[in-house]
Amino acid sequence: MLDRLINVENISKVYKLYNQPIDRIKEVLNPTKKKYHQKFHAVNQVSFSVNRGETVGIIGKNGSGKSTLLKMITGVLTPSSGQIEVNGNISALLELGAGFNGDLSGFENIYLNATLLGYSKEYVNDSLANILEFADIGEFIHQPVKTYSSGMFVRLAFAVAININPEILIVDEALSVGDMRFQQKCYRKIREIKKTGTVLMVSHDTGALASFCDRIIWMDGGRIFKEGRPDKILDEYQAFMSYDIKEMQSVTSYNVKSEETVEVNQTNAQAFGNGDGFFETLQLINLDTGRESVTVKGGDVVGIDFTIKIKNEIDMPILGFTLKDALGNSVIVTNTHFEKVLLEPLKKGQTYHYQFIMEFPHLRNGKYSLDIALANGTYQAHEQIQWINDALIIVVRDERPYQEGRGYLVPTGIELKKI
Ligand SMILES: Nc1ncnc2c1ncn2[C@@H]1O[C@H](COP(=O)(O)OP(=O)(O)OP(=O)(O)O)[C@@H](O)[C@H]1O
Repeated sequence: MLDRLINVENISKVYKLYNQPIDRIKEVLNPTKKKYHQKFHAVNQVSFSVNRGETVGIIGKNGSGKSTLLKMITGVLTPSSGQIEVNGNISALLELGAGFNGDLSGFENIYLNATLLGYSKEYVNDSLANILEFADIGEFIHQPVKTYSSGMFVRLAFAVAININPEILIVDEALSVGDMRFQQKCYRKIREIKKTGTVLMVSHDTGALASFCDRIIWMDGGRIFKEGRPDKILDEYQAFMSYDIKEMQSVTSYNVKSEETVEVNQTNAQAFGNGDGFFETLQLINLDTGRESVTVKGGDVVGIDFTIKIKNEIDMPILGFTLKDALGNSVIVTNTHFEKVLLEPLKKGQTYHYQFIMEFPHLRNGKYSLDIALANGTYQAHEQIQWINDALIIVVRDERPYQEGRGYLVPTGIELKKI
């Protein structure tokens, strides 16, 4: 049976917005009860649930309602309507500094903070050694926290939030402040919490979300805009954040020839772009054998072979691709700008045939997906002509007996050849 730790049903948070402060007073004093405000839904009718063992990431542009949602779940804000059910000890790291008193020492703040989260003094006593060890700020623990650097502050806040063994951990973007070693330490601890409880995290770091989360909720305008598997949602989100594209088109216009269709599903690619050109064919060719194949191993010399049909002249073309692992983390990102290949303008009505040629890196066995893209402009300012997400699924099958880490990379150059 599913063990539901968080259940949110139809919650909204409505604020009254006044054009000027005096309107608030006018409204209170007005005998006819005239309204001087407009209502603003910071969160609008949101429902979702999170089960034990699940980690859910929340994304969305600034002001989309992420923090308001988390604050209602942790009880810092009361919803204007709707129901929230939380089953388990909760610990939250919302705004840095929330729950801390600058004049008290770090030591005193540990107790203050934990009490605000609803934990007893005895409970904190049991976790104290772990908290101090985790924060690792030495003698500063006895100084008032207003004297702390922001890094020390994060260390202490995290140490408390994570080490009181919560079943539900809620983290709002705070991890990005700490140094790399401390971040890694936090991620290890979050992984532990995830095993027995649940983690809900807001982050703009799509890489961290891809490797941590089982599900992503994308908020927009206070509502859930999309929800689903990280690889799918994060791709779409990145397209949206970079190019303001909300809906992807399904790609039917390009044709993937694959001998090994049993193993990999080559449908369901999604694309966006302005339509001035599109990819017609795409295949991976093993240049050692000369044959098309979607199964590769490190060291194979391969060509990412594609044709593009141009509908309107593209005067400053950039061609590129991204190879992603199963979690959506980018493994190789490159394009003709990075590789310093200057492409000729692509003429209207023509079809072009190119190959990116490279020695395939040594990656951990598994499935990888390839995005391919054509843009027009400079690297800093360009328009996407067509970007296809997951255009080709590639299977890495290396013969190495050990498969630790993501792989060992042999840096190899990539060449673009016009055919
Ligand atoms: N106390 C308040 N009164 C009025 N409006 C508010 C209040 N608090 C938040 N809002 C508004 O609610 C909306 C959602 O804010 P929220 O902080 O939840 O967004 P967010 O997605 O967390 O943004 P960010 O990524 O910038 O942290 C914003 O438009 C914000 O201006």
